[in-house]
Amino acid sequence: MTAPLRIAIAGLGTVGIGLIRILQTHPQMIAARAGRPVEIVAVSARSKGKDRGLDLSAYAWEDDPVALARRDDIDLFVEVIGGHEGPAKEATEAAIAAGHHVVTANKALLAHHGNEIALAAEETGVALRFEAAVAGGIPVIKALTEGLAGNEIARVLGVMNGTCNYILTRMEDAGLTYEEAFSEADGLGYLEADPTLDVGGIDAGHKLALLAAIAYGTRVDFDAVELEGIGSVTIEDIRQAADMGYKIKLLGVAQMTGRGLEQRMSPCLVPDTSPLGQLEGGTNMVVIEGDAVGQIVLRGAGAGAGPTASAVIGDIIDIARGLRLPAFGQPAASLRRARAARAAVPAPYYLRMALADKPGALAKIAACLGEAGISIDRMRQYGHVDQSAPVLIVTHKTTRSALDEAIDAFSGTGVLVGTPVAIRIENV
Ligand SMILES: NC(=O)C1=CN([C@@H]2O[C@H](COP(=O)(O)OP(=O)(O)OC[C@H]3O[C@@H](n4cnc5c(N)ncnc54)[C@H](O)[C@@H]3O)[C@@H](O)[C@H]2O)C=CC1
Ligand SMILES: N[C@@H](CC=O)C(=O)O
Ligand code: NA
Repeated sequence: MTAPLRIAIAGLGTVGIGLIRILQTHPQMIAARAGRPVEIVAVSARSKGKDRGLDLSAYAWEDDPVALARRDDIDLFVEVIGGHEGPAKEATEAAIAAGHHVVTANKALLAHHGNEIALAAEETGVALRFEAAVAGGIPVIKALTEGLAGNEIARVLGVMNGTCNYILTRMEDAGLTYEEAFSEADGLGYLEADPTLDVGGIDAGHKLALLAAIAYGTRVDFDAVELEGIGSVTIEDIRQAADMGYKIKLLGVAQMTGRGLEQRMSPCLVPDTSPLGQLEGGTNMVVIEGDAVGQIVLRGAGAGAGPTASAVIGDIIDIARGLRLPAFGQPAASLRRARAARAAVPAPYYLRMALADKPGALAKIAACLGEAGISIDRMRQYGHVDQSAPVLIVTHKTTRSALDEAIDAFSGTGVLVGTPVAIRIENV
């Protein structure tokens, strides 16, 4: 057997400890598959003395992750600290400059600095791998960069944040409050260090930007992702959407159109009988549509210690085997700058509003929709509460701009109570 692959791990939280657990549990299996042993040489985290439930005494300790990244007794640096600036970025850059391969789970870092980091890795001749960064344990980066490399990609979409899916499904299925569901997701190790990244759709937006870059051979452009989180989704929306046969999901879609690259991450309704509609808990689903292969659906755990560490060790084994692929599926210098297009592909929409208890109220709203060229597919009105009645409308396909025009016109009718909620429907 050849010399071991010597690794250093920066970050001993959910993912770092998950990785060490796999390496300690299956050393022979990993060595057999990698063709050489994978050995942990040194580790770093904020607190040396913390009990992490594993014996770490065989590994050298570094307080500073940058010093860890520069050690001359390692071949590969694993960055599982998190954050797009600060120690994660500095240590990753230091590892590459020192000629070490890098495996990271950090989508924030790559969404903001992936182009430069990939370029630096290629110039230095080291591998940069990030399977864990997108949809946790689902091998979606591998699927796109390897198995589907011969396909022109029509669309990539999916549920890419375990926390949001967990919160939405627990609120609906178990009747938990947002706060209760959030706290359970925390206990399962799903949350980012800053959970506003999860519920604000930003973490999922990071992942979508990485997938879009690979799918379309474009530079990572996170700033162009149209983002909306789950903060405005209420329990009424969840219940009333269910009444109409839908589930609410934080759904990302990347698509190259004649106007440029559309990337959007927002709450959407999907049919409750569809594979996306049946996605429970921290599970993620990524749907890839290729011209030769057709539709591929990948489903699995998107967060948590085991699934995320599974993706990290997969990358490490690939590097130990000598597999060298460009991080984004083609040389970083060849990634082109895509024109960013606002999402304009028409879709049906769900509209929820409250209308005053006045004759002709519904007719006025229907007229505004008609004037904006929007036709109604289905409609439901609930009983009056406090002089107003909740109304749900499902439209036929329309554009968001036509819908916004109609919603603006609603305000002039004098029958609208409060602000309407509009959610796109994806019949995937
Ligand atoms: N938890 C999950 O399910 C998933 C996490 N990720 C990504 O993996 C990375 C790590 O996430 P978690 O393990 O959940 O985070 P965590 O918060 O559980 O652990 C972070 C670790 O980094 C260490 N750290 C923080 N600042 C440091 C510094 N200045 N110097 C040295 N160590 C420092 C902490 O002490 C801790 O051990 C993040 O980029 C996250 O986005 C990716 C997919 C899933
Ligand atoms: N916070 C993320 C963790 C994995 O990327 C999520 O909830 O999906
Ligand atoms: Na993955």
